Amino acid sequence: MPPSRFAVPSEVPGLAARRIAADILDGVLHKHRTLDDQLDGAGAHPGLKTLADRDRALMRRLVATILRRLGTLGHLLSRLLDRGIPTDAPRAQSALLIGAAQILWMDVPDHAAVDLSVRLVQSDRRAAKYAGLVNAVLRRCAREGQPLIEEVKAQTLDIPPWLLARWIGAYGETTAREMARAIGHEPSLDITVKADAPQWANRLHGETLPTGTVRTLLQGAVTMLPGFSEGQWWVQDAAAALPARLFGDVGGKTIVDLCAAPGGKTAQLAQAGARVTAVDRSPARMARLRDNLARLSLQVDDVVTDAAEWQGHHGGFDGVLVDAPCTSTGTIRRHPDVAWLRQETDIATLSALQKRLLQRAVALLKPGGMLVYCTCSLEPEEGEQAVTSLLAAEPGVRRVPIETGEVAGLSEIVTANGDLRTLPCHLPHADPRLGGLDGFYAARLVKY
Ligand SMILES: C[S@@+](CC[C@H](N)C(=O)[O-])C[C@H]1O[C@@H](n2cnc3c(N)ncnc32)[C@H](O)[C@@H]1O
Repeated sequence: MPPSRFAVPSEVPGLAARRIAADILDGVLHKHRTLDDQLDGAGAHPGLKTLADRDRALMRRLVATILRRLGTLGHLLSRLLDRGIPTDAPRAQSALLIGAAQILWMDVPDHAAVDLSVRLVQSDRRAAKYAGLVNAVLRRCAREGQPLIEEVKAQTLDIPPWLLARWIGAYGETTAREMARAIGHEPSLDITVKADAPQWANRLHGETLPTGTVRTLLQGAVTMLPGFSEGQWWVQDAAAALPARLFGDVGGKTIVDLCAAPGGKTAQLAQAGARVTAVDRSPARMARLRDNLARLSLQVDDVVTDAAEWQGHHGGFDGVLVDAPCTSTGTIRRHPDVAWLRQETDIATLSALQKRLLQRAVALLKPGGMLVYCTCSLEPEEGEQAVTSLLAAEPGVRRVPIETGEVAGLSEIVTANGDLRTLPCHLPHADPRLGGLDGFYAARLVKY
């Protein structure tokens, strides 16, 4: 076997984790690759396999912390660097970000954080000349960093300006800043259980939310937690667990989930007794759906195809779920790369696809059938406006307003029109790590 460049036997402990973190960070910031792509599946960083579980968890936390605080880190480093961040050596930039994030927010001794970042640049041909600079800047960061970030705490630097401006327009200044603050906290692990939430909350050292989700602060590999391999639960944000429930009693009904993978909502529908057809365009994501459902011992039919073109079966379905592809701006808490990878122009492109999927969904319904449309976007074009346009274009389709009682009495997440709209600042908690929801929109419609 050729020697791996990721595990050098005589290497300083912890350096491999930082080098892989730097590679993944470069992937997001310079190659527009998502974190998910680089952490799992066929495109995963090859060095991940060589890391011990503990180092892998640290590496993930490090990258997530940097992306969650990228605006603040950029400001801080520009204050500490007279001539700005070096632009001719990406590894110098990532070493500075990695060092500063550990010094400011992680439980790593300052001297170790500085030393590992200096080693990172020393081992890179283009960045080696910046070793002295990285050393000096990170030492200053250890001394002066905290007061410098306190100065800009109120400025909401960690959400890109175009996105913050949109949220202020849609939700108002105060709520938009609360949303940004909520996104700044590392999120909890949310779990949908097949049954007996209190028992699982106890076993997983968490709590049961009013909506039935089990929320815990446990970290590390979920596959090692009790109940995972027995197929007793799956990972799903508490807000993501709400749309599938809007169908009500689905026992024996035929439901098609048009954008199904990796299968969180398909699993809910199958567990509730529906006869589910799961459709998704991506073969790789559908493979994950199959694995997930096999682990959960749930059976569904699956079809890999473009749902916007799919003709379904004769007679139509009792229900259609469209969990449409979207900008995912509601999931930045869990996927902080989204904030920096998305562009405002993506909204129009995705809205066009959402419109086609919605039209197809209506065609696939039986008369009297129910359509639930949802997105994990905070952008009104992908939520409220998509449904307003559909209702204007399809006179045979009406909204069935959601009652507060259906969502555990959480009146703040139901709009005046009777749609669901969750925000990252909803469900606050005395411990902010246990509060918050992903930003979701959902509407329930019926075809006459
Ligand atoms: C938001 S994710 C779905 C998440 C899933 N419903 C769950 O709860 O686990 C959107 C999915 O839509 C799929 N997709 C995108 N465009 C599609 C299309 N034209 N037809 C079918 N699936 C599509 C993507 O592959 C992706 O898996």
